[in-house]
Parts: sequence; C-alpha cells; structure tokens
Amino acid sequence: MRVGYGSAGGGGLGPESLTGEPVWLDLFERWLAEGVARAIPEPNAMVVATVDAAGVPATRTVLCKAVDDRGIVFYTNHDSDKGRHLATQPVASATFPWIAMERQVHFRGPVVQIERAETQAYWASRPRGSQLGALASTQSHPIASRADLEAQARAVADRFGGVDGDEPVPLPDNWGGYRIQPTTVEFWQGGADRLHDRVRVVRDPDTGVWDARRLQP
Ligand SMILES: Cc1cc2nc3c(=O)[nH]c(=O)nc-3n(C[C@H](O)[C@H](O)[C@H](O)COP(=O)(O)O)c2cc1C
Ligand SMILES: Cc1ncc(COP(=O)(O)O)c(C=O)c1O
Repeated sequence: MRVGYGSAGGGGLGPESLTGEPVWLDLFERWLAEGVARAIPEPNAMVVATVDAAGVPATRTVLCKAVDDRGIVFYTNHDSDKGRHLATQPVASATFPWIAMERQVHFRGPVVQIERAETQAYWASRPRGSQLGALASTQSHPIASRADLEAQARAVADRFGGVDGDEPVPLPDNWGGYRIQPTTVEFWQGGADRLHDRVRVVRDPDTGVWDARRLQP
C-alpha cells in the first residue's frame, strides 16, 4: 500500500492562505465546503482524542455539527467515556481525515459544554429515531446482548408514544454539546514525494493573536 499525494488539485497551501479572524476559520470552512461539494463520505466526521484521569488518550469519531469563531461543536452523552474524560480533563484534539482530498486539519484546545439552549435547539432538529436512540443507550456502558439493547429501545419508544408517535422526546440531562475552543489549528495538504504543505496556527494566550507558521512535513 503506497499512494503518492499532490495530484488532488489542492496545492498552494502556505501561511498566506490563512486570512480573516480567527485566521483558521475561513480556510477550514472552505475545505469543509469542498468536501461537501465533492461528496466525500461524512465530511464533518472528526476523530476526537480525549485523555482519561491517568493521562491515557482515547480516540473515536464524532460528527462536527457547528463551526464558528468560538470553535467546533459535537454532541454526545456526558456519561460516555469521552464525557467522563472531559469532566476531569477538559481538553481535546480533533482531526478531520479528509484523505480523499489529500488533506487533514487538526484542532487542539480546551473543551467546554455549550449552552443548554443551543443543545436544546440541536436536539429538536434531530430525527425522532436519533432522539429515541440517544435515550435508549447508556453510551459506553456494557450490555449483555443486542436483544437487551433492542428491548431498551422498545421500552423507551413505548414511553413516548412509539417510534412513529408524535409525543415529543425530551432532551436527556446527560446528553449535550461540547465545543473545542482551538488554541492550535493545523492544515495539511498532501504533496509529491512526501513533501507535504503544513501550516500551523497558534493563538497567543495573552494577546489572542494568531501566528501562522509553515512546518516541515
Ligand atoms: C462516522 C461516525 C460518527 C459518529 N458520530 C458520533 C457523534 O456525533 N456523537 C457520538 O456520541 N458518537 C458518535 N459516533 C460513535 C463514537 O465513535 C463512539 O463510538 C461513541 O461516541 C462512544 O465513544 P466513547 O466510549 O469514547 O465515549 C460516531 C461514530 C462514527 C463511526
Ligand atoms: C451515538 C451517536 N450520537 C450522535 C450522533 C450524531 O448524529 P446525529 O446526526 O443523529 O445528531 C451519532 C452519529 O453517528 C452517533 O452515532
């Protein structure tokens, strides 16, 4: 398995590619929009790393559901492994592995829970099946069998008038959004002979000013 890069029509990535405020936002939104336009699978999927109380990292894929100058948002169960990690170590790294575009973007920074009203608005936009699924699953906790999980799902659906009912499914207390507030964002574009373009932007914690540097590949 050996694939060369630099032929995807990207190119031209350098510190000067980053414009606007905060400097990472415009380019990130442009690359994400390109992923959507090219119909790559799940362009908003990102691999999020958290660390447990002992400092051991864990990764998993989640969907990025909002991006703005404050950072990137995903939704999950607060009692999941990642939720428990974030309760004690509120930091994360997230990678968008846009391999079909020969690109990736990394974010690193502190993590906060988003406003409850924002979670509520997102919850209301989710399909009923996803709402019921969230209620039915005590995420990251063991269960004896698939049959038990399906029984839990049926019991939850019955509580709210059935899968196809119209009784509203309430937002569970243990489900909500997290925002990664980036202090470092790195853009990577594949190049020929492994001479890729990398630009890392770092936010000065005192001044809030972003500094963009080219890194060796
Ligand atoms: C493409 C994809 C998207 C996913 N999106 C989410 C998501 O947005 N939120 C979520 O809680 N889990 C999502 N998952 C499931 C997670 O990867 C993970 O299995 C789950 O959140 C439990 O992780 P944890 O035990 O590390 O907390 C997704 C999985 C895949 C493969
Ligand atoms: C367990 C879980 N929660 C939340 C999500 C986010 O998806 P949705 O678009 O339903 O909010 C996913 C997506 O795969 C998921 O698997």
